[in-house]
Amino acid sequence: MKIAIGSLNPTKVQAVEKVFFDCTVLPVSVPSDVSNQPLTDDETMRGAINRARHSRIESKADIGIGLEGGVIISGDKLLLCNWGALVYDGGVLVASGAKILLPSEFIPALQDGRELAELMESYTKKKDIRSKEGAIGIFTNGRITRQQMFEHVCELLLGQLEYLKNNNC
Ligand SMILES: O=P(O)(O)OP(=O)(O)OP(=O)(O)OC[C@H]1O[C@@H](n2cnc3c(O)ncnc32)[C@H](O)[C@@H]1O
Ligand SMILES: [Mg+2]
Repeated sequence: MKIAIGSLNPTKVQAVEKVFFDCTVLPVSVPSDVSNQPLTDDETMRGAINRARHSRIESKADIGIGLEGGVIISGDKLLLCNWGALVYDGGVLVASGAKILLPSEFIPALQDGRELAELMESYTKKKDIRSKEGAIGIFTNGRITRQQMFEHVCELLLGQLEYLKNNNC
């Protein structure tokens, strides 16, 4: 079975490779058709669905997976949010990732259009966190990395697909 993943980010590709270990995984760079830095749950979920659809078509795969990172501003709180989508011949499945607090001081810059990845680099003085432990790895003291969070999202997607197939839905 061929599984497309709509990103070249190693945390996303490796998460898909780990969960769909018995499939051929095809990473492909595709647009999310949402802003580079989604600012709501809904926008982040739509980004994941768009990536899944584009990647499945572009790779002529059986299944397309989209994983998208974003943030949510809730009053004075800033939360990291992530969504995954799986597109197959029967439709679209979605699942969200764990949410954690991010520093509220990031809010004005994010509202001005800056990306979390860039803010994380100046905050931590570390390069390319988005391809390594991620913001979730930094702010959970390394207990949950970005790849582990995406693996959990992939398990939620695959589990839903298995349930539907097992129950002839
Ligand atoms: O190549 P792609 O797949 O686009 O990978 P990406 O790292 O840019 O990831 P997303 O587009 O899904 O994330 C949307 C934005 O949020 C940032 N972001 C999301 N989660 C992050 C994390 O855990 N650490 C650092 N930046 C993160 C990311 O850099 C983008 O600016
Ligand atoms: Mg991106």
